Amino acid sequence: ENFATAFIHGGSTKCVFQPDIRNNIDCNLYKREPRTATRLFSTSPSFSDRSKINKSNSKRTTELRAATGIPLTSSPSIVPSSIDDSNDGGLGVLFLNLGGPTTGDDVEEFLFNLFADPDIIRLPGPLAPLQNIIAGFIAKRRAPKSRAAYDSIGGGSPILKYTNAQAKLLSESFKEKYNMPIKTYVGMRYWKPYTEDALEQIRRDKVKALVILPLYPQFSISTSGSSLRVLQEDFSKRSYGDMVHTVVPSWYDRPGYVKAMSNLIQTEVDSFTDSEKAQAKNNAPNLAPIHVLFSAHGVPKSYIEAGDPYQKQMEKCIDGIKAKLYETNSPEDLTIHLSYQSRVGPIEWLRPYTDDVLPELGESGVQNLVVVPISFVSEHIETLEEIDIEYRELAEESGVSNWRRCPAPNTDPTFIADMADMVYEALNEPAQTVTETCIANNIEGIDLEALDDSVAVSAGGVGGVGADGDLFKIKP
Ligand SMILES: C=CC1=C(C)c2cc3[nH]c(cc4nc(cc5[nH]c(cc1n2)c(C)c5CCC(=O)O)C(CCC(=O)O)=C4C)c(C)c3C=C
Ligand SMILES: [Fe+2]
Repeated sequence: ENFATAFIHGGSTKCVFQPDIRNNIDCNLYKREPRTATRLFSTSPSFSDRSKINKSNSKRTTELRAATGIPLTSSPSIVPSSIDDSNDGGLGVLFLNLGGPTTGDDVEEFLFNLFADPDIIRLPGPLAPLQNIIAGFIAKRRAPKSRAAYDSIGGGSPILKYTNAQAKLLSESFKEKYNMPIKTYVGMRYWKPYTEDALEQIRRDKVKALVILPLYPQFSISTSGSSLRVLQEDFSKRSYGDMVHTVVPSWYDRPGYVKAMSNLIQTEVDSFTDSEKAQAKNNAPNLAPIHVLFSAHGVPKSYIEAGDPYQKQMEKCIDGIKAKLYETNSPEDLTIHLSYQSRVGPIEWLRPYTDDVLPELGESGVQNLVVVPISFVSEHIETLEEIDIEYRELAEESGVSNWRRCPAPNTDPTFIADMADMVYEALNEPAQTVTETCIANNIEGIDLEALDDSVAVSAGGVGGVGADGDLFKIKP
């Protein structure tokens, strides 16, 4: 009988495998060649190269505009003439997203792809070659719990459906606003259509100018950073002819996005009846009658300590939406909170945790609550299952009687129109390459040793999920 126990916790790492355990892990189980665990931004220019980057920016912007036919003046009313309607070799937009399993049968392979990503679990140097084996263990162990969650929302993730709809609407909106055809590509990090497949299509289409748009408003190493690393690797290996590209690294503070979010929230706020508000005031006279809880996706705290800009961007994003909401609501009527959800394992993630805050709110007398998913722009497992089912139950058990959940931006017209503007503006601003984006997001300052340690902790955490605390056991 084979038995393996791996302890990966804190800075110290012990990994014990029975000699023949590897024979039981079929790494070919997953059709896709697992990616090698290379470091993110390993080829980034050093900090001292920044001035060179700045000097080269304006030249590339000119190239980018020339490739698309966009005039050098940035007036949206000027219609370029050099773009033909078939868009052959013209302008492309690449959406980067996470992806999700299409059916329950895909869940384990999807989880393997996720845990094989060194930006999700980064093992310390000597263990790095075992990344795929460890990812296989963890995926197998987590799959039943994860699959049950996907089953409860219909068996698969709706991410692709929403992303495709957003892509279609973006090209329509872009054409309408700027009278330019634009071809959209969807590249998922952990499921089909993979980023590599989208890049292949971009090469085949001989796209001349590419705007790269991660569908995460706030930048994190674990999301946009991870997808950009795939691009960095691909761009360093394959030729794209004379294609020029620019990245929109984060867009959490764009007025259009902030407006779209505040509109969606306001609709939920307006749905509380006068009697619901009066009852809440009666129940807790010192509290506002309506509370809004932004539930952002969490990341391990150690990512932030290693330089991930995610938390700062999240706080600024919430400040922006809050300011917009307080243009029409008084603080006496509406209180706003922020917490972090979806942590995996026993390590410290960003606090406060949503599953701590919800009972606190309920127990303090809050009755009317709007929960707002932020960090992501379409419905997915964590809105439809974690928030709508698990968190709702938790809130209602502790006294929140009138629960509302704000929808993700999905295909909201204000949001889509803003994305079209974002693409247009990206073509008129200094171009930022994939590598430059990584530098601009403070990645060059990251203490990789600290990151190694921290992610070793998160590896232990992931393994411990639904299992034995901070250790995981794999029994064949
Ligand atoms: C273990 C580490 C993880 C980090 C760090 C992390 C960051 C992170 N994730 C999202 C958005 C999504 N994640 C989704 C699924 C998902 N994420 C993790 C782990 C980490 N995420 C796991 C194990 C899973 C699989 C589901 C599960 O078993 O719980 C999804 C859902 C995709 C879908 O199919 O619908 C999204 C979206 C963000 C924004 C983020 C950091 C900011
Ligand atoms: Fe996640």
